[in-house]
Amino acid sequence: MEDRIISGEADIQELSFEQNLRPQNLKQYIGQDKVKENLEIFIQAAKLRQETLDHVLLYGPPGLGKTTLAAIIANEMGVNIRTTAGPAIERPGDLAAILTALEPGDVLFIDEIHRLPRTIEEVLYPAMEDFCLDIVIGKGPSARSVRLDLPPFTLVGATTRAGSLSAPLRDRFGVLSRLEYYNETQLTDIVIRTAEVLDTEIDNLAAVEIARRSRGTPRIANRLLRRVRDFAQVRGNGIVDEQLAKEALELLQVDRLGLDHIDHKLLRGIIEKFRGGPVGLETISATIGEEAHTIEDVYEPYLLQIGFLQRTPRGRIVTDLVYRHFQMEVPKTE
Ligand SMILES: Nc1ncnc2c1ncn2[C@@H]1O[C@H](COP(=O)(O)OP(=O)(O)OP(=O)(O)O)[C@@H](O)[C@H]1O
Ligand SMILES: [Mg+2]
Repeated sequence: MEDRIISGEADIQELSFEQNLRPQNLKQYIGQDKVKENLEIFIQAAKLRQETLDHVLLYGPPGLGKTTLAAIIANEMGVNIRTTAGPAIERPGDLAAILTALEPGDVLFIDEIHRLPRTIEEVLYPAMEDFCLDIVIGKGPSARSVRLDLPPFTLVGATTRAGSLSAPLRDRFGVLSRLEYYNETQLTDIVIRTAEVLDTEIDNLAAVEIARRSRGTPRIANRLLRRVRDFAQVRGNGIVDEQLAKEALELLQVDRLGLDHIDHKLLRGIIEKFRGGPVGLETISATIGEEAHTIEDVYEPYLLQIGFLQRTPRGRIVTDLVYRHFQMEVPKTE
């Protein structure tokens, strides 16, 4: 898969940059009002009762702020956060080591929790429910099971694929929060906030222009802003205004809805080769030379979200909006 400026996923260099941009508390966290309101109540209640917060599952597409929110939860609770990821925990012993090192009340953040091996999941159930761990010591006939008590903790899990989570694991979370794509106003606020952190002067219309092309995703908004800022420094006087933002975004080949050449290839491919569909995922994959699961996980979600694609039992269809976006004649339905 090639690098895309409008990909929701973070690349390696981006991670340290993002770290500085992360809002620290719920007040600074823009948007996701329902999720925030719920969390605010649960956090306050837990603090009043002097209990640990219920386990929280955060799910939604990449770059919408799950990791950020996990850190904020720990911050608001006034506890430490320990971070790990599903694929990093291979054996029950790995999980035991992490859990026994927690301080009472800590947040354990497991990113990509859908990638936790099943054998580990089973160790996690009693840990989540009763704060204890059953571990088997030894092998064969001399093996025995020992029960270890754990400090009470809050598990915060994050996943981009809630559907791949097993039902028993999902059921053990008290709070399920789905993050949504952000609207233009919220993204504009995020761009303005990031510009402040980066000490960059930006005018409101430029921020709107970047927000519009960010596919509802703060990570993309921040990334576009950074590229536009480079452009402003090299080609201009460092100030990001509307005209400059438009020119820079043109150069980056991100269109006014945040679509890039791969989106264009996908959509035009369906129109030109399959008369707009329906066409099966595998066929699209063979035609444009991208893996089916990449199309499904990375390219499609935003196109579905903005109503450019529809999934039907017979395959994918492009909608009239696509023809209009490309200024093509909308075909008549027979
Ligand atoms: N609500 C928000 N307000 C301000 N900035 C945000 C918000 N949500 C996310 N961001 C910014 O977007 C970037 C990406 O967010 P984050 O890493 O939390 O996403 P994620 O959902 O964990 O992504 P992934 O699925 O790839 O792990 C961060 O740098 C963060 O600063
Ligand atoms: Mg994350």
